[in-house]
Amino acid sequence: MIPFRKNLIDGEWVGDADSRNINPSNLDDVVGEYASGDAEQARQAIAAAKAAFPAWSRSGLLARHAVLRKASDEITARKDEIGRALAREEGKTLVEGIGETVRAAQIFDFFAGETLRLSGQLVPSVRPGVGVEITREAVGVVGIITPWNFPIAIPAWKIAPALAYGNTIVFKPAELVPESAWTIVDILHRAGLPKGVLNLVMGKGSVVGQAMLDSPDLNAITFTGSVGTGKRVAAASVEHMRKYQLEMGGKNPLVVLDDADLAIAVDCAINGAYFSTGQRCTASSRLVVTDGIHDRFVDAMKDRLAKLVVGDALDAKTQIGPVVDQSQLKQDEDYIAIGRQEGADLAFGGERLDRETRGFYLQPALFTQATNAMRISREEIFGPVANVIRVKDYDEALAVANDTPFGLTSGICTSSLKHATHFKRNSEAGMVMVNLPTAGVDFHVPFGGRKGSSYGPREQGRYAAEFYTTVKTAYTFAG
Ligand SMILES: NC(=O)C1=CN([C@@H]2O[C@H](COP(=O)(O)OP(=O)(O)OC[C@H]3O[C@@H](n4cnc5c(N)ncnc54)[C@H](OP(=O)(O)O)[C@@H]3O)[C@@H](O)[C@H]2O)C=CC1
Ligand SMILES: O=C(O)CCC(=O)C(=O)O
Repeated sequence: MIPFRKNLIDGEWVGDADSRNINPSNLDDVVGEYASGDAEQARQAIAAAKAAFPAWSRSGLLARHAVLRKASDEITARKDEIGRALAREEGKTLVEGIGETVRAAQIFDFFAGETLRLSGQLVPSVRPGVGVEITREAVGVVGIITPWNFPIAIPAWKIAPALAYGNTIVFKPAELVPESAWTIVDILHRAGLPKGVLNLVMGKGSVVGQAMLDSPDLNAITFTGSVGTGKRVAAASVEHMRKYQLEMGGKNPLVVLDDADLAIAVDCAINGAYFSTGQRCTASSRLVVTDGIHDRFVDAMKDRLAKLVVGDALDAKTQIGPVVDQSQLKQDEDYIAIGRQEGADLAFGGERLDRETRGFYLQPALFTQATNAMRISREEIFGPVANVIRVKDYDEALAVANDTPFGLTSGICTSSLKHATHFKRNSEAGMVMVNLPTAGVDFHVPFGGRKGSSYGPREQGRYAAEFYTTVKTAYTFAG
């Protein structure tokens, strides 16, 4: 039976089944039906979250702790089932889907702990007899707008801190992945959240998302997705003088130096560029390789690419699942054509693949002889496509790595402590990896970038408090 998922507004499940969720590995497989909300429902959800805020923000810490812990426990207990549904609706492999589900459980566990760790400062005033308290308070109603590529982890790393610090929520997930979004909300609802604290409004970004941006009653918006939508979020937030946080694209460089361990470098590049079908903002889409190792690296990459199993996300043998939908597939293919026109050499892949099930299968692509000026090196493709950019030495590699409008992650493969240390200090990225893939980060430390990749305070770990709380400074004259 096809499940029907409703929106959650003010503690009630509402809406009619008017949209379908299709498996990108198998276009004949309907994952579910779901209610696609409208602007009025978005406004109702915001009103409900506003009404619920005073009580929730003053609720006992143990109440918040209990809800987050229960959610973590249930997600852990159901990780195989939830991970499979995620793989089915987004196209990640089973291993990746289950791994992401475990990550969501860990995030809820981490923020359950954070509810009990919030602290302030007591400092003496410059005026005799006066005391100063610096505390953090919840921001208010937080709008959460998420993309399709991490259907459960990104909602988790926004919802968990928002709740932990006492905020109420209106959550609009990406239209392509309603099942994971609904599951996480259902779990939290049943874990005992009071009505109105967490509201789910699935539906179109241009309708539901836009109604959220236009509302004067959202106190903060946290967004992950494209640069274009991020700019709209920013403009609308400034108009309403609300706090906002943006995580957008990346064009992340992986530098491979002559002295790198070739096996490690190839592992990092294959994982970073192609796992999750390259649909990660942290993906290594630019492979910046020095002369001395270039040819050996390219040969080894082609060997590994030829062995990768591309197929149905639910097949245990699959290493690379399908592209998420038709429009992303077209974007990938368009960029592959652009790369060829620009004069890069398509050294491997790039063609559509037929599989037993009808799905959006693309052979991972590797360009060589790319330059950093080409569009394929400057614009985020968001698919299984990477470019090798040949450079003469470390200095040129660093300059190329930093020459990008983005600044999310970067990586270097080298056995030189000197170059690794210099790269960590001088890379213009928010997250830097040494002998590790640029993608795949820990859940308990800050996540975010520089330049066109991110705006506002960091997400995740203890740094999340910066966005989800506001600082109050209170003065008391005690005589
Ligand atoms: N950094 C990252 O993690 C990600 C980056 N991207 C980048 O974005 C590109 C396009 O992906 P896409 O999913 O279309 O990204 P979008 O920015 O369009 O979507 C992200 C979220 O914003 C919503 N949204 C869309 N329009 C509006 C609006 N006017 N007001 C408020 N919310 C809105 C979307 O809704 P809806 O579901 O209806 O589209 C979705 O929930 C990718 O090719 C990639 O380059 C995409 C995903 C993740
Ligand atoms: O690489 C990761 O672990 C996270 C990537 C991510 O958040 C994204 O692609 O949106």
